[in-house]
Amino acid sequence: MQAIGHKGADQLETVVIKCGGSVLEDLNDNFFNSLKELIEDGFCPVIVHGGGPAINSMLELYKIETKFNDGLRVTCEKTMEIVEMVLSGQTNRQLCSMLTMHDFNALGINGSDGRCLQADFIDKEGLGFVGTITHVNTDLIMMAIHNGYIPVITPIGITEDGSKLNINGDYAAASIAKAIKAERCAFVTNVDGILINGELVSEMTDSQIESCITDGSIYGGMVPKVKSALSATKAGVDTAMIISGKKQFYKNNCWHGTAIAAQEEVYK
Ligand SMILES: Nc1ncnc2c1ncn2[C@@H]1O[C@H](COP(=O)(O)OP(=O)(O)O)[C@@H](O)[C@H]1O
Ligand SMILES: CC(=O)N[C@@H](CCC(=O)OP(=O)(O)O)C(=O)O
Repeated sequence: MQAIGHKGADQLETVVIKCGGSVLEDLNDNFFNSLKELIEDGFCPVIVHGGGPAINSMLELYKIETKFNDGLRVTCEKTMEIVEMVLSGQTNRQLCSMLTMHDFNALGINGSDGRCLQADFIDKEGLGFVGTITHVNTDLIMMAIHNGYIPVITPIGITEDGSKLNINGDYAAASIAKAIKAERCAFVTNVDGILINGELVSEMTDSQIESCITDGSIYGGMVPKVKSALSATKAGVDTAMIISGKKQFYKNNCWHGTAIAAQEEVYK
């Protein structure tokens, strides 16, 4: 595949696609066909992946307790080693292989490579080796895109003094989308979008999201997704979407799933 969607440095339209661990094993042709259509329409995808369930399985194998605090994995030094082993050594490799099998040019990047995802501890005492991204070095990502590769980024950050930190994949995707000024940030997961009372909602604004979090109709792993989606749109990313990795999420120039907007006005 040649220089995907390359229209010149000033006109690159990038789309960040976060693939959640909940759906990585179930990605099918619908996902890869959507990716193909996006590229045919001139978009350059940047993939960020999760892998929470695979980390849980490996921790179980090593008989290490899994603990979450506010949706973030409490990560001691040993857990961090396993997080990196699984995300970078296993999940990233599997996703790159799947992409290669479907004729995409995938380039795996551990977020700490080239100090791509610069990070700081959130709460060293309470959470351990868990980070928040302080700066995204976009050079490596843009270099890959300009050379016709799809960057496939593992959400591992690096501190100034070289410590590796575990970053929630949703937050990493939003930070990357903001830094590269992506057109869109799409969160691929195991549901069709945001469901309220079992019904798919096509659009949601920040105030609607806030009340759904408060009344419990948005909960668990969907919370960091909608918060990341909102922070991306508030920082200038055109649209954020929650979409399914099992269905064709992009077809004939249309996206399918839930679109999230920072303000009501966007849809007026
Ligand atoms: N309102 C909602 N609509 C759809 N899914 C929701 C909602 N609230 C919570 N969820 C849950 O969020 C899950 C997706 O989050 P998560 O399991 O963390 O996915 P991923 O691994 O893809 O990041 C869904 O499978 C569902 O159980
Ligand atoms: C700090 C933190 O919680 N990091 C996540 C990183 C993986 C992830 O985000 O995976 P999903 O997208 O599948 O949830 C974790 O350790 O599970």
